[in-house]
Amino acid sequence: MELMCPIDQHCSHQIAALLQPPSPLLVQEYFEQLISKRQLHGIKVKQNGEFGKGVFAETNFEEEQLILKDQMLVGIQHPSNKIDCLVCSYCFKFIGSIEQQIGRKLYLKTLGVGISPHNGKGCHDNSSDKDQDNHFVQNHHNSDDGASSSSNSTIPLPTMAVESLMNGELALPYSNKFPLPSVVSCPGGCEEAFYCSKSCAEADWESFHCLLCTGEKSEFHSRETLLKFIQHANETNDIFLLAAKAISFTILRYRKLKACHLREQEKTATSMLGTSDLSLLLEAWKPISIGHKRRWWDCIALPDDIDTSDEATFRRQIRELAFTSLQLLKEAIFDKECEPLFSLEIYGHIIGMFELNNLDLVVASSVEDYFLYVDDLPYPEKKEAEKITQPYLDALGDDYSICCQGTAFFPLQSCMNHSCCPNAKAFKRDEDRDGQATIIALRPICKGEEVTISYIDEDLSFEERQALLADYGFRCRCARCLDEEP
Ligand SMILES: C[S@@+](CC[C@H](N)C(=O)[O-])C[C@H]1O[C@@H](n2cnc3c(N)ncnc32)[C@H](O)[C@@H]1O
Repeated sequence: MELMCPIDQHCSHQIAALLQPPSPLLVQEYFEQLISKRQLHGIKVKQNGEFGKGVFAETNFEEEQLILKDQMLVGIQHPSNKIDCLVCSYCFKFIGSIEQQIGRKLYLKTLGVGISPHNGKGCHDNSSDKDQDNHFVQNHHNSDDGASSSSNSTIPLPTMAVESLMNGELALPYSNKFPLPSVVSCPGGCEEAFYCSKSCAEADWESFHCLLCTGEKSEFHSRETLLKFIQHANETNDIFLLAAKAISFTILRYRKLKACHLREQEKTATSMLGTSDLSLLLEAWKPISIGHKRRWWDCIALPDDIDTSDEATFRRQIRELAFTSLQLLKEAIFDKECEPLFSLEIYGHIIGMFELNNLDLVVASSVEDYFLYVDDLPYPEKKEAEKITQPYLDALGDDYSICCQGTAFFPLQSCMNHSCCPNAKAFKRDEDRDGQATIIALRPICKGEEVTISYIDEDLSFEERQALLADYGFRCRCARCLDEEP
């Protein structure tokens, strides 16, 4: 029997309003405001008709020129990656010090701390040459391209050697060339979130974290259920953590809007007549309403190991998984005034939006940079430095170069349509050291042209490309596909 969520039934009118696609005018206004608030130049979001929204060049771009740095709306570091990289929970910059990064990773490894790998599928790859190098170093550990870690098999260090890194007693040679911002703790007192600055800590608290923090100052109803929700997401699919952030973000925006309206009302001695809770909720939801979405269990690609005859069962199981996750989240942070956000229909659409639009979140590792720097030193200095650094590199093994990995929704990048002959790509340059998405021109782009990226490997054959894009829920109608169509 199909699971029923009571909120879906008695909030059906509000849910329909929340899922109503925004009008082209509203979309245009939203993006004009966003682009001007962020002081971005040279691009515009337009409703081009053919594929819905698209991003268009408002100026000429040269090959390799930066088109856009897009600040995420919501993103997470994969839980399994938290052992490897200590990053700011808001902007995803590496924090602490090289010593702290290495010491913490070795310490957690000796404790055997591990979280099951993420199951979320990032829609697009936010790669960089550095990532390709990472693969190279990981797969060819004896090559000259990376710092010479001994291999995948690691050589453990005495506990004291790890502790001396963590407590600041030991400064590694040349680590001062790689300064990192000091670690700022979570204002709610949890030991899960860390920041690069007070302003990132405050922004995260106000936008998402005050409802999802497991510390003492958090606003959750039940810490136990919040922990259960997090554990369930860690064990099943970390996309639920992202959905929880989107819900928390909307609730917090709603409360701010409501407080603002009430203040206005007091000031002008007028009543809130005409400003219903639903219109405030719709306003709070606007940044999410803009994203292209479908229900998660309808749009998720059928895994290769599942037979098409089992497709209906698979989709039902995905729906049930989302239902279980939602019940835990609801028990932990339910807000009566924002009740429709806790319906399965909305939860499914939020997750579906991430499934269809998300980009991999990648931030290159400062620890890798450090070891590569030591490896590149001239002979006598290198030999001296390696007397100290080599045991740490050997203890880390190939893991020394792991970058920060996660998934995020970027409002502007997510409007970029796919082309099998794209003129731009998501590409992290050496200087891009935070969680923003960076879009670079692959060839000259003229004013007025649409900016397109490839969601897949465009070197594949026509059939292979169409098969991969079918997983993203559409049949490609780019110029190349129309030309190659048999
Ligand atoms: C990440 S969104 C891109 C923005 C989208 N056009 C919108 O209105 O929000 C991806 C969706 O855009 C459409 N799309 C993008 N590129 C396309 C292409 N080359 N051919 C057909 N549809 C495309 C498909 O509906 C796809 O699911």
